Amino acid sequence: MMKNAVEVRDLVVVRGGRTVLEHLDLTIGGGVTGLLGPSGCGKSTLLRSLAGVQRLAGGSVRVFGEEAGSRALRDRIGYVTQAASVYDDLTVAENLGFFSRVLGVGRDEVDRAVEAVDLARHRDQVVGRLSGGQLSRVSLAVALLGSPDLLILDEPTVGLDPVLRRDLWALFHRLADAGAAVFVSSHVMDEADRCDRLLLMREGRLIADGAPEQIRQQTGAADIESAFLRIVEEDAA
Ligand SMILES: Nc1ncnc2c1ncn2[C@@H]1O[C@H](COP(=O)(O)OP(=O)(O)OP(=O)(O)O)[C@@H](O)[C@H]1O
Repeated sequence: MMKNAVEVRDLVVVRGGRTVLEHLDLTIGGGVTGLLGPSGCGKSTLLRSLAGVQRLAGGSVRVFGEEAGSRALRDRIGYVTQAASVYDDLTVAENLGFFSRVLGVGRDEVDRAVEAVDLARHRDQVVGRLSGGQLSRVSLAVALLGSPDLLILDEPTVGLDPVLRRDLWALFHRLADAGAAVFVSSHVMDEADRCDRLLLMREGRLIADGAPEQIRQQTGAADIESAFLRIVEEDAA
């Protein structure tokens, strides 16, 4: 059983003069952990903090015992942002070849990553001519190079068709079964049931934390969307 991959203590983040994350405490272990909440609630900001690319106004974020962003974590974390981070004028294979050299991982990792995101048929296609869903899978493939111990994925299933979404969630679980901690954000509540553990976020605070089934039972709601609304109502009362 994995010890905590991530430990967040009293995290405060201010962006554009506004407090976006308010005294957040959180630990993340193995399995697939989902971070769900409405647009603008602070999901990307929390993920950025874990990846070590966000300035903190207070508190601490440690990943595998090291301060987030430290060099020692570089090849242990795969981070995929919402913006594509690959080169438009290179093919899928060329992009992965480039990043594999940057990371110092073998060519076999490229083939494995391409297969994992189901892009083998497109490996020689220039990335600039791929569809949005294919493009986001190239970024995911880059993050998989070197088999990171923690994957931080910011809304990886946005714009994907239901079959691909299902396949990607199956991939996240395979990665988790192989020992990685997988942290995935989404604002689509119907993805909640695909997570082992669910964190519900609203306005910079975590309002629920547990297995999807547990959260439904606690609130007496039939689905996570209703559970979320009940928690928000109770919070306001
Ligand atoms: N570069 C920035 N400068 C100032 N404020 C920002 C910046 N980026 C985001 N914010 C603000 O921080 C808050 C949280 O944004 P964040 O991107 O973390 O939310 P989110 O839950 O990931 O939203 P979404 O689901 O739409 O991606 C929002 O109020 C947003 O306006």
